[in-house]
Amino acid sequence: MATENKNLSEYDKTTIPNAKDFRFGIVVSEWNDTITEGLYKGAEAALLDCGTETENIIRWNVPGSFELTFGAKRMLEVKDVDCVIVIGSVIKGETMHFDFVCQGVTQGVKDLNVLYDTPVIFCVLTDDNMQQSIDRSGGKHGNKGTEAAIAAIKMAHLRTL
Ligand SMILES: Nc1c(NC[C@H](O)[C@H](O)[C@H](O)CO)[nH]c(=O)[nH]c1=O
Ligand SMILES: CC(=O)[C@@H](O)COP(=O)(O)O
Repeated sequence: MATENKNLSEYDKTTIPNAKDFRFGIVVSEWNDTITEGLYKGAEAALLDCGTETENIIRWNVPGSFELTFGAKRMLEVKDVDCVIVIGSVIKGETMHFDFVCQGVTQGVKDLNVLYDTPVIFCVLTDDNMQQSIDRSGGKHGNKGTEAAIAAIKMAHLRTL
């Protein structure tokens, strides 16, 4: 189902574990920061709404989405967290750089989920244009940051089983 048929901000709290005892790391790319800040705000609000303590949300920034993998890896190595969310916004330009940045961060995050026993949630928009990014970071399609936070809580819970 495409995003246009599913509002990214909708969730049913009765189906989500309480996040009171979980600690979350969030690594945020500074590229397209108007978008990534919107994604972060959505993620933070959802984590708090589902019981996360403010002091249990640890935020680091990195220069761009390609650096999200290293930022998440370092977070996993030095911080005691139950889940990491990586937040980025990649918008297509004139060259193939878009393809390689998207491929790099996608493969990198996948690798971290294989190599570490702490889940890393992929909250990276990969859009053709800025409007698509606006629509998915608090616009008409909701906020992918909210969706990522809910996924993070569910995966942090699954990790306890
Ligand atoms: N064009 C975008 C980038 N490019 C920068 C790379 O992510 C990386 O920081 C650079 O290649 C140095 O390693 N990053 C984004 O997050 N979004 C873009 O649209
Ligand atoms: C995703 C990118 O790196 C891209 O926005 C850079 O733009 P360009 O391909 O025009 O150099």
